[in-house]
Amino acid sequence: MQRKGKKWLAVLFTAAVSLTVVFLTGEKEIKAAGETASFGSESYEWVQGEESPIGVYVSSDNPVYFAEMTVVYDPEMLQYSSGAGLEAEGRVRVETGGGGNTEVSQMLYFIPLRSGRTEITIESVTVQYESGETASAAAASVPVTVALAEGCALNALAIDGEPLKEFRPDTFSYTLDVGADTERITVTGTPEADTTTVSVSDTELALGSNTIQITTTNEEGSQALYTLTVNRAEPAKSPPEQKMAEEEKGTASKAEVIQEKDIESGTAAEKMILFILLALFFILVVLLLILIHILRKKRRYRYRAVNKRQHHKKMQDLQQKVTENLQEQQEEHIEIDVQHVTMEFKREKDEATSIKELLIRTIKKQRSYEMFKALDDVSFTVHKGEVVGIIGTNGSGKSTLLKIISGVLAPTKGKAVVDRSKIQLLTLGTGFDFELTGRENVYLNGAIIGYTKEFIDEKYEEIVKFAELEGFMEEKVRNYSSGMVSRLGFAIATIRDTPEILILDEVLSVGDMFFQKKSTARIKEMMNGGSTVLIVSHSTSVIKSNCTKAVWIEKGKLRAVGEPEMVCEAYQKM
Ligand SMILES: Nc1ncnc2c1ncn2[C@@H]1O[C@H](COP(=O)(O)OP(=O)(O)OP(=O)(O)O)[C@@H](O)[C@H]1O
Repeated sequence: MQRKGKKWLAVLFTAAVSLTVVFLTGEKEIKAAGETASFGSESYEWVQGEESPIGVYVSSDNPVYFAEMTVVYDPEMLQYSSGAGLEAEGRVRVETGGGGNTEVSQMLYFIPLRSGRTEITIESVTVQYESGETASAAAASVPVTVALAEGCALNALAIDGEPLKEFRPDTFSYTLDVGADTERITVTGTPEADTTTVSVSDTELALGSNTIQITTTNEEGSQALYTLTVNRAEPAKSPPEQKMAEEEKGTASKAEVIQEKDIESGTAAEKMILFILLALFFILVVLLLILIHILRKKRRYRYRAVNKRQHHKKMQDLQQKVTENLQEQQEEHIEIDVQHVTMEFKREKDEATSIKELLIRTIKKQRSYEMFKALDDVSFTVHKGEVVGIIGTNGSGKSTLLKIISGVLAPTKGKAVVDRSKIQLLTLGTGFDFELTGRENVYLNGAIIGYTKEFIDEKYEEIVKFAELEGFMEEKVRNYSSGMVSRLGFAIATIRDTPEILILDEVLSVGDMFFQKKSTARIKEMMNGGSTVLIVSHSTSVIKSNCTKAVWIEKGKLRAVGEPEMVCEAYQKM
């Protein structure tokens, strides 16, 4: 007994020590004193089928460097549309840079599937400060009311022909109490429009609570669900009834006694006949009860099977409509369409090894050329909002492809269909004059990208701060390190508001580790703003962690298009 007590003490002591160690060595987290998760409004009123926005916010007491949120919703009620990454059905993952602000926000879009009430919850929030410390905020929820789509409402609901008085078209659940002897009820609904179909799922009542669902479907396939709960009372015997039953029982036993006496006085044959008759009667009653039970069960099964078939067909139709809609939307939202693009360059056959040899060949007219295909019949499409990574070995044609998409080069064959006014191309290391100062290069490089002088004046301090070049702007760029030039180039190129199409040629590996984190966060911010993004990178980890699709080009030919993990694995195997 004493030994057992000691064992328990040892277990408790070990647990306390482990907890203390975990507490002391665990990740340093600031308590959520000043962090608050919230929404743009205290409640939302949406209409079924209409894409609707909702703003999620995190406020902090400290400047935020990066924020992550998990937003949870009911997929039966809402369909997630866009704004951030879908982690799983019903869960959206928001990852956004804070840019040193104390408030971080993100717009999300949903399509309400059916009318009624639901709620959207910010389940978890993690905020990272510039110092690397993290903090979290408490969960927050907001109520969302979805109004009926046009043509889905019921004007009236009647039970056994009697209109339900308190019925309102925009209230979706009712409760009705009926007596124990009400075995069936007939529910009828009057739809808003002639084209609306109304289905009543069940009318046979069991004792206790029964749920009857009435579904309305408009011409477009939008649905509203009205739920009727019918409470059928349990049969209860009143005291006088019970007395009567007891009296009846008493009379019956008396009769039995008399009958017994009669039977005793009768002959053995009579006794036997009476016994057989009673047994037959008993068997007949049992058989009758079994038959009634089987018939009722069969009818119930048939009824359920019909209902199930109807429901299944409706769901199939709905699914087909959703798939068709999705296909239509995808076709509509093609942002970049690369169609059979071929790019040929003229190249010298045998390159001269010295200037002297080149001169002699030129004079003797011995220089000969051949045509070389940098891109050979490349086709793929990019949809609005996709983040597409382009990989391939050196000289495979990636930069040539970007130049054709952004309009810098015209292809020899085929075409790239895209609205070029939407494109922002970020290529580092171009557009700098190394004999000019940092300040002069901000204006020169900005002008090449297409910024006005007023815009650069307004953003100048922000560019210098982001590039971390305070105190170096009056120096000539000749004296800058390559990291300083790259930081300045990145800061100039990304200071503009998020463009609709963003093309990044090897810009995600600029500067030191800290600056790389900062620049990746800024690019993610631009991606989350809904831009369509093309990234050229030699790093498969950059492609895998940032892209929704990957395109692999090798020696000018398209080798694979698809899911980044799969395409990068094939590329790495090669
Ligand atoms: N203007 C040009 N004239 C002749 N050949 C060219 C020209 N531009 C590109 N090339 C050639 O086309 C091929 C593809 O070049 P490109 O720069 O598109 O490849 P890349 O995949 O971007 O390479 P890297 O990863 O090294 O940047 C290369 O062999 C290159 O030498």
